[in-house]
Order: sequence, then structure tokens, then C-alpha cells
Amino acid sequence: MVTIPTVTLNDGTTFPQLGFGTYKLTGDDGIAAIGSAIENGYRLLDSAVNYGNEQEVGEAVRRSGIRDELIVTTKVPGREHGYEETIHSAHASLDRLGLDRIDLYLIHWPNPSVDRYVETFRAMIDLREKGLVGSVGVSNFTEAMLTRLIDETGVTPAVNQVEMHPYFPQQALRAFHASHGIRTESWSPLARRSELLSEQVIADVASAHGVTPTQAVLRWHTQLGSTPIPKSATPERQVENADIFGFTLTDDEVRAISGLERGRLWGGDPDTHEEM
Ligand SMILES: NC(=O)C1=CN([C@@H]2O[C@H](COP(=O)(O)OP(=O)(O)OC[C@H]3O[C@@H](n4cnc5c(N)ncnc54)[C@H](OP(=O)(O)O)[C@@H]3O)[C@@H](O)[C@H]2O)C=CC1
Ligand SMILES: O=C(O)C(=O)[C@@H](O)[C@H](O)C(=O)CO
Repeated sequence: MVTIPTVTLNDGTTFPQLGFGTYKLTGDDGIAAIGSAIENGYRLLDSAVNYGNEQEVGEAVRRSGIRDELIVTTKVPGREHGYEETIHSAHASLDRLGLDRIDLYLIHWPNPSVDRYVETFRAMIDLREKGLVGSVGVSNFTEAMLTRLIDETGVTPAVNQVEMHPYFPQQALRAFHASHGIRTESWSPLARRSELLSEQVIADVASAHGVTPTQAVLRWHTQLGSTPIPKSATPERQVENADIFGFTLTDDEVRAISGLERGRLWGGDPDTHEEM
């Protein structure tokens, strides 16, 4: 089992430098894959109402016998934005998870045309006051949206989970996060196993350290101060993906990997993408 190092969030929570994505992990196979990730050392799990797998995540957590060591994330979907809607959504998620607390609760997408993310966040803050939520955060928020949220609620999100991989290194947003104490989380950190893993620069860096291209990419995330949440249904790959803390990339290597930048891969621009 790998021991994954931690950082401290702006609300004092101890938070892993690497977590586990669960999108598409459903049914008995999903429970087994999530259970194996926990056995392999992952302590941060990423789910969402829209993944349709909160029951599976909750089941794997209960079976692990180490519920208190785990940070279970779920997310408010666009169709449930609004104060009352969010309170209701949280209770429904808790029921499906079969847990008494959502450890990290995120707004999945800002959906700016709906313009209800501020009241959604207020409800999440109140849920935190009641102990039903641990940390409050967001996903797919821009600098302007974060600024508005902080100005209007007085609470800085603990986390902003955004698309990030070597093709989209998010340099400006990460700098804003760093100056406000917001932890970056990278979704699709492996660019969903696109041609990224065959890039020559990544092969060269991996070979210099005697690691795999996947490990070089995930280490790049952590050295840039982000928590990647790779998904793998395969126990061997889960181990490979977590075993990245025994080597350190040089600044030049980090820069070379960031040089692959070419922009978002799937058109998920938070200013225009609306996900219900
Ligand atoms: N907030 C948001 O809007 C979003 C959040 N997310 C979150 O981020 C998580 C991760 O992103 P995701 O889109 O799943 O993509 P990832 O970048 O994590 O890539 C997952 C793919 O890579 C493969 N893979 C994993 N490890 C390896 C390895 N070591 N070698 C070769 N292939 C590998 C997996 O295959 P296999 O399973 O067969 O090993 C799978 O096909 C999601 O599961 C979800 O929790 C994702 C998108 C948006
Ligand atoms: O997986 C998620 O959390 C999502 O939000 C996805 O729907 C994501 O937006 C996507 O797949 C974009 O292509």
C-alpha cells in the first residue's frame, strides 16, 4: 500500500496530494474498483450525483472499515442549484451514500446562465455549520466566479476542481488559487489516456527517473501544487498511479511538460458550458 502525502486546506482539513476519480465506476465492478483503490492507499474519493455511483462509493467506504480516514467528495448538479434545492440535494446524496457526512462538497459546474451558484454555496456553508458537510468547494470555476463567491459570502472555497493536464496546465488560475489559499484539484489528469502518454517529452522525463509516463504526468501535477484524481478500474494501475512520491522532477522537466500546452480538450469552458 502506498502512503499518499497530505497538505492542509484553508479550513484546516488534512487533504491528500493525490485522490481517486470514480466517473464510470458503477455496479459491483465499481464497488470492487473503489474498494481496491482504498486498499491500495487512496484516501480521497471523487464522486458526483451525475456519476450515478454514490451508492457504490458509500458501499465501498463502509466495506473498507476505515471510513474516518477517507474524504468522500460529491457534487451538486446544475439542475439542483439554489438554496433549498441544494439542501435537498445534499440530503439525497447522504441517503444514497449511506453516510452521515459529505467530507468535501463541490458545486459541479457554475452554470452562469442560471446564475444561482452564490445561493448554492450559501446552502453548502449552512450544511457545513450543521456538520453534514466537512469542506466546501467548487468545480470548474473561473477567477471572476471565485472572486464573486468570496466577496458575496465571505467564505473562500477550500478547493476548485478543474480540467488540468499537460495540454491544459491552468497556470493563471493556479496562481490565483495559490494567492487565495484554494487547493487546485485536477480532473482528467491523464487527459483520459489520450495521446498524451505517448508524447516524447513525457517518455524522456519518465525514462530519466525510471518511472512510467503516467507516473511522470501525475508527479507533474503534484509538483505544481495540484491534487490529481486519476481514475482506473485496474488495481495494478491504481498502484502505479499512486506510487509517485519517491522521485522529484527538476524544474526544467516540469517546464518541459507544461510546454505541451494547447488548451482545453473537451470544450468545457465554464463561462459557456452548462451541465445540468
Ligand atoms: N469536475 C468535473 O467536471 C470533472 C471531474 N472528473 C473527475 O476526474 C476523474 C478523473 O478523470 P477521468 O475523466 O476519469 O480521466 P483520467 O485522466 O483519470 O483518465 C482515465 C483513463 O485513463 C486510464 N488509465 C488510468 N491509469 C492508467 C495507467 N496507469 N496507464 C494507462 N491508462 C490508465 C483509465 O483506464 P482504466 O480504468 O481501464 O485503467 C481511463 O481510461 C473522474 O473519474 C472524475 O472523478 C472528470 C471530468 C470532469
Ligand atoms: O465527469 C464530470 O464530472 C463531468 O462534468 C463531465 O461530464 C465532463 O463535463 C465531461 O465529460 C466533459 O466532456
